[in-house]
Amino acid sequence: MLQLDKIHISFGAQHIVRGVSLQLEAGEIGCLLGPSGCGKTTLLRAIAGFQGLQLGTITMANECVSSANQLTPPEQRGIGMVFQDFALFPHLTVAENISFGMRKASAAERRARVDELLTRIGLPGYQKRYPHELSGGQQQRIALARALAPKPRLLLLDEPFSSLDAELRERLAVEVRELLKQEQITALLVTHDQQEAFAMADKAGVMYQGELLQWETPYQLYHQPRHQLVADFIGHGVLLQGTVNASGSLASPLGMLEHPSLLTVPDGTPVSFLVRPDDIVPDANSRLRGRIKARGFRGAHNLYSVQLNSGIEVLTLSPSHEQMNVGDEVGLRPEFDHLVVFAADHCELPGFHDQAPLVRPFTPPVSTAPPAQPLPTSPKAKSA
Ligand SMILES: Nc1ncnc2c1ncn2[C@@H]1O[C@H](COP(=O)(O)OP(=O)(O)OP(=O)(O)O)[C@@H](O)[C@H]1O
Repeated sequence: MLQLDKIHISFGAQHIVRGVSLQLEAGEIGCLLGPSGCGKTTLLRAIAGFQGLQLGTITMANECVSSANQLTPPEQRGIGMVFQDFALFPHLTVAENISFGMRKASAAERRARVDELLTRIGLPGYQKRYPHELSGGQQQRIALARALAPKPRLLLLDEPFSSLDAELRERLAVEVRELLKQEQITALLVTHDQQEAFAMADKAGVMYQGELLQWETPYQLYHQPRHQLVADFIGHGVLLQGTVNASGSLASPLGMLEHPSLLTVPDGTPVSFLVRPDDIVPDANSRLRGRIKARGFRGAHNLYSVQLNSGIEVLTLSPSHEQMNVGDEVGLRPEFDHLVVFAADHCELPGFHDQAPLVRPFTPPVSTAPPAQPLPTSPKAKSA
């Protein structure tokens, strides 16, 4: 339905979008994540037709709508849009707001569509209300209904929930996904909020300095990040450094990790690997020891930052009814499902997802272990 093929957008000498390719099948919902200024809105504006391309193509339903020498006007693209500040018309009723874009439809068709959408967004009977008589969440639902009323081919949403509080945002994200699926609308959402992206998206991607680093399912972004920056941006975790040795083991601050895929990596290769909080569990009997530096309450779990005796910090989760305190000494045991390993170019080494590594018991001393590797440049803007 929507295909971007190696698109480039520059403002003067500034390259804002660089070689972005992505695809959405009909009815799929995509989400673009990334730090402020990475080019998300510019990309959305290009898809809407408000912004031209220097290179590449944008295709909708097998028809090229943008290229270096073509720009189909926005009104001919059949696109609906919802923006954070996409205010409702204050002097129009809810029904008039929703049917605003249905000029070609008959009065009866408009009425039927308004009734249908109000029911779907859980606001039946609100036809005669005015925007000031609605809560922020209700207004945003109406803005969505207005964008959906003319049955667009594609819906673009730019931070549509960012002015709402976190709880409402999460609820709306789920509701909006259901609505889009019912309406079989293809949609692309830009957000800062990865929980929102996870709740809504079939496909998601992380942009960084104009590049789309990965475009896959939310599950893959979290569990199989293809780039260190994606690993850092999505979810919690730390990147630790290790060195592959001739016997196919990874000498690491957590001990020796063994995995068949390491046998294909040359002896002495420095790598980094991702350690999520659920990859490490507290274990009083473990020889891997550390001290709790910080504790964050996460409802069912506490998230602990633990400084190992080697000086390296890792994160671990523990049920919140088994509370440990800052300053406590703890034992930790690595418990990996799979490994995510990055080479020196920050890109993922394939082959580590199929099975868990064998962790050989940790043997001190670790004082010579390399420190946690600083990321190239941290794009952190986390909400998870
Ligand atoms: N018309 C323009 N002329 C020049 N520079 C622009 C223009 N529009 C955007 N930019 C620049 O392009 C970069 C990307 O902006 P964009 O709004 O796409 O980022 P974003 O990822 O959506 O950020 P945010 O999450 O903060 O909204 C920014 O550095 C911005 O200043």
